[in-house]
Amino acid sequence: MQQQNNPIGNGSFRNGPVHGQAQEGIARDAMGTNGDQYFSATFNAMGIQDFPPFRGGPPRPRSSMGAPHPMAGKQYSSTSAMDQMPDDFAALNLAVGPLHNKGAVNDFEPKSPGLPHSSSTSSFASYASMFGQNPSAPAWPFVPSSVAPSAHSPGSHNPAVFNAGVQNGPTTPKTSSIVPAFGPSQQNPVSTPSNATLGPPLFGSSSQIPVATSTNPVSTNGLVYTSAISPIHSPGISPASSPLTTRRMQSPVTHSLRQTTIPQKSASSSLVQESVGGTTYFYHPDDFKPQIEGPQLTLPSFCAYPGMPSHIVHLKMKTNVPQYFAPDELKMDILNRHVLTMMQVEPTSPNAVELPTEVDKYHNLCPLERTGAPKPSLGNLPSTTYKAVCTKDGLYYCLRRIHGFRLASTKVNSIMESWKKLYHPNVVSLKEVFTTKNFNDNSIVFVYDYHPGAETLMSQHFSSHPHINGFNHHHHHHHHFSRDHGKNSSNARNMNNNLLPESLIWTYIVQLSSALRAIHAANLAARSLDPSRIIVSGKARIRINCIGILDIITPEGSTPPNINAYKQDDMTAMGKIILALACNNIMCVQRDNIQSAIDVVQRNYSPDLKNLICYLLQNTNRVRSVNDVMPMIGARFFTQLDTATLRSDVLDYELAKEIENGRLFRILIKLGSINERPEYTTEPSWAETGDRFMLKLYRDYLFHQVDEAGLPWIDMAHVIQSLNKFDAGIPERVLLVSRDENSMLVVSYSELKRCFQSCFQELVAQHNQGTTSFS
Ligand SMILES: Nc1ncnc2c1ncn2[C@@H]1O[C@H](COP(=O)(O)OP(=O)(O)OP(=O)(O)O)[C@@H](O)[C@H]1O
Repeated sequence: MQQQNNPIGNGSFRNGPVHGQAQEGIARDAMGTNGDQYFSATFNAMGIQDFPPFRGGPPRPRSSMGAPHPMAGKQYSSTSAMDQMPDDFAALNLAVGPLHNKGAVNDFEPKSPGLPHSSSTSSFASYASMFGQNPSAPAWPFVPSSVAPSAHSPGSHNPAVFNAGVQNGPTTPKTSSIVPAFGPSQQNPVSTPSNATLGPPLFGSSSQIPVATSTNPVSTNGLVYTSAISPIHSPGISPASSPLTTRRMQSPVTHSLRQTTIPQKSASSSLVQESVGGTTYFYHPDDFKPQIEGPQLTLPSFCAYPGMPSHIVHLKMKTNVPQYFAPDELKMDILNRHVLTMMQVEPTSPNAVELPTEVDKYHNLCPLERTGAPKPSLGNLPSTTYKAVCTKDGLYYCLRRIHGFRLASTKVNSIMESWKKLYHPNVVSLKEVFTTKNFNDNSIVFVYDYHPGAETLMSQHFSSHPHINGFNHHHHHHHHFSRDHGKNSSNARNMNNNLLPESLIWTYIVQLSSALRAIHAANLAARSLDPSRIIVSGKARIRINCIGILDIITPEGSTPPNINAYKQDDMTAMGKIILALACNNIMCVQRDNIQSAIDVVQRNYSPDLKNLICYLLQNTNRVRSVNDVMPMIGARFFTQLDTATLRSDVLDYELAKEIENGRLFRILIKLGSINERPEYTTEPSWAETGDRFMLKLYRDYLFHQVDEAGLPWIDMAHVIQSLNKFDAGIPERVLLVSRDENSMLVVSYSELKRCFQSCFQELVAQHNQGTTSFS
């Protein structure tokens, strides 16, 4: 049996002392600080036994654990019944809101360098190195790595801690007097529960094996109570035997899966009949055939986190391009967005007093920009941007209010409808437009999607140095770049240094041209395109903002808007944005500076970039089109696609971890609902009796063990590994000891799981009864 092969591993898991086998790694890993925990925390190969095979394959010699587990054979399809357990436990069914944030698509660079047009010639750093010395363990699966404990329990250094004096440990109310009866009495004392000599089946009706202890065992109802101190002082797992140490030694499945019976053809029918754990399965021989002919394969009957996929570990990221998110950054970014979304105006502040409590169907208005007199903005009208919650759907939106505007005509309706229908990942969607007097004036409000944490391209790239109004000489509005303008900063500044990486500029080009392509195809024009009308979220995800405003506030009177001319303006505006980005200077787009700015591009970037800018800024009467930009982007489209795909791989991996975390979290919620429940159907001792008592001891086994000095033994790998076994309901047994050590019981995870499910279902059923009788 596996445990016997590795005394550090599971052999000591249930049985206590393992002397003199300390491994340096145990102590170091015990708290999960080096990340190795990450894997073993969610699964340790050593403890899993007796899994049913996934059809086919010859029976292997039985392990000493005895008969097949009653759940065996049911688990071909259902791996984690607890998690799938239907429950209308309200807290478990959290509604998932719409996903606002698609994230930046350019966080990762493809590994292969030097492709034509990719300009990826810079140095690469291993993605894995982001996580320190252990590439396979970027974070702790259960808690953010930032809060994972950084010190470990003193006891975990000690290989022989299992003989801890529990006398010093936590003392709890005596519970032995209410030890329940589990199953039929079956006296089968064993001294070492995990020992291979364990004998009779431990499942079904006889899953509790009394444990002989050093002093006068007294048996009642199949349990053995001792009055003296047990030699096994800590329930079950030894603090010296963190699951960490063994996780890489053994596949979780290979040696532990075996078939319980040989499938046989039934004499009476063409169906194949197979008996697994007392349940007979019938299936058509054809179903079975490929299994015979093919390689023998097995599936585990449990869910577990298998670790980081190799294509993620070995993913290389560009370090000189500020586009990637390390996973920790990703988490911070998400948390940051959540916080910003929840941000509110201090209710007692003067700002709050000024703000209307409700505008149309929006409330909780919170300004997104610095307060003060609004500056003239689009159409030379002052505007203010707010975040607000819609009372209809409870979602957050971005409200852009144009002050002092009276809507004269309703002719713009059709163009607004077109804007509302436009969905593009690089355009901030317009939701609705309404006029209001709630601000004590005539205001028109444009409602857009809210992208928390978004910054304008202007503030992202051009805010550090002064800029002047060079863009908008033929726009209706005059103050696009007005915040800092008027200072004659030198053109030469930043011309030859601090330039943006070309790949970042192309990233923007691809996104901008993609957005314009969609807008123009809808027979619309962005019109207000400039760096303060583009928002950046994440590292390099851009969206065109403020769409549709100019179409309303500068109606063309009776003449239809000249969309084609506006489209040409868009092309020019895009050329200027690219030029400004390439020079890293907003001033270069002034008419007098353009030629020298293009020289800068020529000196520092590829000819393609210069050609693209020249195409967009040309003064000829030739009609320019986004479709002409596409071939100029050329193979860079592939780079863009590759990065986006790689990023989605990384996010996929992050999600994979969270799925496993969520599964364990739901188990803990359910366990918490059962444990220590003070009263249940007027029975104060509900949580202390019957199946619940076992679950209480299991809770102690999970969380409340102490080391030999009586100090808390904290090993998250143990908790997570054990929870996974619990969720899988495997036949492996654990030794549970009451706090007063007067009762011990050996119980299989499968039995624990059965108790757990029935207890929780009982609670849910009662809950439902209550809600229906009250309603
Ligand atoms: N849809 C949106 N979602 C989230 N944040 C946004 C959105 N639109 C704008 N913002 C943010 O709100 C703030 C104010 O936006 P705004 O466009 O008014 O910028 P501004 O620089 O103040 O421009 P202006 O000079 O026209 O007022 C900026 O930080 C911007 O990033």
